[in-house]
Amino acid sequence: MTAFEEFGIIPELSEAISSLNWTLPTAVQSEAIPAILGGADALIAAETGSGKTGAFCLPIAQIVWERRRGTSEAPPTQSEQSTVIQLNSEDRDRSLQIDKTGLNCECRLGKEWHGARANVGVYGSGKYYYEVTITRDGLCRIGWATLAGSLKIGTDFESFGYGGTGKKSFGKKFDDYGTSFTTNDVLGCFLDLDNLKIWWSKNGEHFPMAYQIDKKFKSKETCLFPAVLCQNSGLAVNFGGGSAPFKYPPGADTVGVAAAAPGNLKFWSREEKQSVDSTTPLCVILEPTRELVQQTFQNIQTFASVLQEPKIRCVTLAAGENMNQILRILESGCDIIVGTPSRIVDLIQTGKLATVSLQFVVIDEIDQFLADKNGAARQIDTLFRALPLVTRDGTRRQVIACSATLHNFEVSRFADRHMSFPQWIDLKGQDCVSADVHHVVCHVDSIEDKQWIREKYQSIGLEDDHVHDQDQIRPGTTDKDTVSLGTKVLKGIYVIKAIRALNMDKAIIFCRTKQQCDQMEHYLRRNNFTAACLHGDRSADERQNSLDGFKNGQMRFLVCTDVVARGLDVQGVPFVINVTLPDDKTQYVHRIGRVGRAERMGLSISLVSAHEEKMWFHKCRSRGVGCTNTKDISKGGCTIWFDEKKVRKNWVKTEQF
Ligand SMILES: Nc1ncnc2c1ncn2[C@@H]1O[C@H](COP(=O)(O)OP(=O)(O)OP(=O)(O)O)[C@@H](O)[C@H]1O
Repeated sequence: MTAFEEFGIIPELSEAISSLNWTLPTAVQSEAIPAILGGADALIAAETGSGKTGAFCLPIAQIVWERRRGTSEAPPTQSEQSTVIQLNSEDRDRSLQIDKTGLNCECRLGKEWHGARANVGVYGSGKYYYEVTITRDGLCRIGWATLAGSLKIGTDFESFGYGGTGKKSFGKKFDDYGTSFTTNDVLGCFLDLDNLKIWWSKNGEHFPMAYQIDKKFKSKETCLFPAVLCQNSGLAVNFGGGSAPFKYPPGADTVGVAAAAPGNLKFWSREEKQSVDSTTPLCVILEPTRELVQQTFQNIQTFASVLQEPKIRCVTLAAGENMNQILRILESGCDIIVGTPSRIVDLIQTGKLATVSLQFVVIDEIDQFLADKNGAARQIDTLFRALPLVTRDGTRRQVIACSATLHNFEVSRFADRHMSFPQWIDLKGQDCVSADVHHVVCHVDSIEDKQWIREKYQSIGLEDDHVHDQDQIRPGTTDKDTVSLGTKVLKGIYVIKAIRALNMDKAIIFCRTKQQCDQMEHYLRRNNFTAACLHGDRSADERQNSLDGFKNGQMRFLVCTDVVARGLDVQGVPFVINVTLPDDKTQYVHRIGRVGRAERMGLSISLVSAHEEKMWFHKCRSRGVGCTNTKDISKGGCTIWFDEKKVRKNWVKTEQF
């Protein structure tokens, strides 16, 4: 038995695992694989280069294959578990989380109501009761609703509610009733179908009748189901008939809902239980860039390719790809899609990508998506609105989110909204950098080191960024503009010095702007180094060629912006040079995480200026094309003064270089 099999991976995948020379699962893999195989939603936070991609690709390839093969036992839908009476995870709002027993639920969102109904309703005659214990303080409402009613009970004429603030509600009319309730209070919900009455109790004290109800609620078609509604609160329900007795048993003539005669119970049923069709995809994996789409696709493909009968069909969906070809693949059938959110949402909205069978949604580098509030974050929201909570064959949706920098409010909020009791697989805490990455700072002080005056831009082969075109440069003075220009030249000199001093034969070099990247690429070439460049203005083909050239060793240096800093996995790269620091620590963690991967050592060198440096920050319409407005942005221009010393003080733990 291989080490991976001990964590639940099937022997069929061993061949692929050994083709990658993986002998033992990494720490994150040994926690994430069993969790995902066991059906959990997972938030995977582990250091850069720790094998997070394999941690989700392996179990997903396995589950998708088993489902297609029809050997995996799909969990029974609640309609099949006809004797178990519980809250119905197929009949709930998306952020009401229901645990495995179906008797505990929770909504952690502060400003939204999320509700659920039970999987049975009662009809005909008789007196029925169920009990609710408040487990987490917040707002909640409990009561009864028909299947046609809103899950926001009390807001229509199909549901009746009693809320924690001491109000009863029906048809959006809220009236004082009983007393308020809070954590540990036990509420009784009574429905008397013989006398058409609804009322509630609190800790055994019965309140008067709340509603005289219409006789239509006696009929099987429009009968009432127990229903609960939470906002930042949690509760436990007891329908009777289970192992726990009622805390406050109802009177002798009243029975728990679960004890109703079968002739009085209406089970919720899916209109039509449909079998899994074999053409619509089971999994989407979202990646932020085209490069990561390709990288993850290759990973999943490595595993999928060894699984036969049926073969797992994977496809990529990113900008620059041949859409006609992709549409043909989707039509003929596809199991796993790896793509960028914009493309995926586009196809869903135009009806070309069916979501009915989607069981897995994986969001890699989720914090980057959520930070892009008007772009990717919105697309992800749109995607989730289009996804069913359960697939066509009744399988619950599983959501997996990963990043080395997962700890932030937006991610927690996302988990509360879209994940169900997510398991945190958090190996090192906040913003973790592998112990195999050493990071150092090289101070750049153009007042102390005057060699830039001698060298100048042109003589070293570095192009002018023209940010100081309107300024008077007086070499030898400590004038702010002069010092800033000196910093730029000096950084160029230091890059070459570092490359030579450390005999770097492969390094990733990060610059702040696309223009800086282009100039650095040219500069390295002029100094007889092979270099390629990767940033958002390069075409898909150019980016692919650059990456391939760097991976296969044709190019020694890869110059890029932060846009492509994340996730890139190029083996055998020992060095990173930060020509300028990024704005935030998270991005720094991802940049330096390009080295020190898979337990190899890495060194990151950050050139940090001792003085402020003037840089382009284009606010203009052209986004910099032909822009010559070198005024500060506070004066309507397109430049900023960037203070690396201050930035670094805020977040970088460094050693001296
Ligand atoms: N079990 C394993 N044994 C040996 N190497 C592994 C194992 N799992 C993954 N790797 C290798 O480790 C490297 C990093 O893996 P991966 O790209 O999944 O890291 P990551 O955690 O996603 O990093 P990042 O946060 O930068 O995206 C890859 O080259 C991968 O092939």
